[in-house]
Amino acid sequence: MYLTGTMRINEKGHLEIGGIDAVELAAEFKTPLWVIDEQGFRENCRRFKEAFSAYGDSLVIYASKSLSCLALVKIAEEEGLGLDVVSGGEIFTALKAGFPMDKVFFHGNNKSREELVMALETGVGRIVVDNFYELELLNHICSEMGKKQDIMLRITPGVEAHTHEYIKTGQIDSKFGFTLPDGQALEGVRMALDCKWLNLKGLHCHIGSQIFEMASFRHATGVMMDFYATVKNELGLELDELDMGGGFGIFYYKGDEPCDPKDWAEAVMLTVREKADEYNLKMPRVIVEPGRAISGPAGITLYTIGSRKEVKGIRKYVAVDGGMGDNPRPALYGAKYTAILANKADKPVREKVSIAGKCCESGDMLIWDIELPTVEPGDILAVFATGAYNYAMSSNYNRLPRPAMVLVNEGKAEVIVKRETYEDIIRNDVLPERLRK
Ligand SMILES: Cc1ncc(COP(=O)(O)O)c(C=O)c1O
Ligand SMILES: N[C@@H](CCCC[NH3+])C(=O)O
Repeated sequence: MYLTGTMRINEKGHLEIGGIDAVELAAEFKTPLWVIDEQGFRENCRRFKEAFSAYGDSLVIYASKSLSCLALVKIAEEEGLGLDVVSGGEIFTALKAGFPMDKVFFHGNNKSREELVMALETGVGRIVVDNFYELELLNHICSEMGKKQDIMLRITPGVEAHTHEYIKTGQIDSKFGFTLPDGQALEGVRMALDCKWLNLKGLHCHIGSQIFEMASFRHATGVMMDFYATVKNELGLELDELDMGGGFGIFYYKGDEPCDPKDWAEAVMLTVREKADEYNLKMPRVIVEPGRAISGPAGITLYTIGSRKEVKGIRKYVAVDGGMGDNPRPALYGAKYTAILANKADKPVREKVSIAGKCCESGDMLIWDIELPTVEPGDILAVFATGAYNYAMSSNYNRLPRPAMVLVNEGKAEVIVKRETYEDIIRNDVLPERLRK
């Protein structure tokens, strides 16, 4: 289950990815190391694109918050995807990667004036307006710049998805979007129509992340389409587009049972069609924004095993050379991961250990109680499904330099993000003159 894309166990009994032995990758590029399987990443893009286009007019946009860097944004473009961005930094990355800006959707619940100006100047295709304040601000900036902008409104549909509390977003009590059940959403649409510099193309919702139940997506799509009917009845407006967000779940750990992208496409697209028929609405163009499901399974992280400690009768701790700095998800969400020893991938399980990170924090535990072959210093641990929200949420906590990221394909490895150096760590530090004695 954990071997995806081009991953396999090779003749040496080592993990291989992109046609390269992971042990050799660790030796050449050092650890910790983020490794992205190019074919895996591309296949994931294609699976979503094909699944949705089979049902009609649709656009899959890659949620770059899950993993944004020039090379991967460029690959998403080559695969014909649009791009979801949430900050000036992500817009800048898209721009520098030469991404067609008309296929960029700009999200966020508190976009700054500077970011909105940047979006307008760079020709971002859609700005997904989150709230009344932003609607007025954007209309004002557009009037100042004399530029009309296509927008969508983010709607909070009041749909509870079954996922971690911190990554649910569709429930009424959420910081995101115009709430639907209390009438804010209709008011938002009415106001957007009065903004003469804004052109309302459609509505967006995103109910959360790491979701396995297609019923949640079906339900949310139904609620949104009911609202499209309300908008038509109340305001005489038929919207062109519907953006159902991201959130498609992936396998991290036993019990995670991801669906096929085709199931998601069916849940969303058939519901749109049924509701369009029921209300006699035109079929909107459907947009979806998978992030984790594209980047997540395509990535692994390699670590070198260092120290060990045994608490007799309780637990064996083995520590790696990274941790919450390169993967904050276990500490933040209690996220669980699967791992193997890349250099002993064919060896039988011998002991149960817990994998500790090297940060000065008791909570910096990457994996609790995992069964592995005998673990020795120098072994290479490969943690699976680390492509999404690892590099993206990494930090320099404890002044640890961030690892490098390599893209592997057909036996070749290329650095796509350089390893940080100690000089990088202090590059923005300023020592005031008076302290330089
Ligand atoms: C608006 C929006 N779209 C898309 C995504 C991508 O979600 P995921 O990575 O779960 O597919 C997110 C993050 O949850 C989001 O907030
Ligand atoms: N960062 C979260 C997902 C949040 C998605 C962004 N809206 C995670 O690692 O699971």
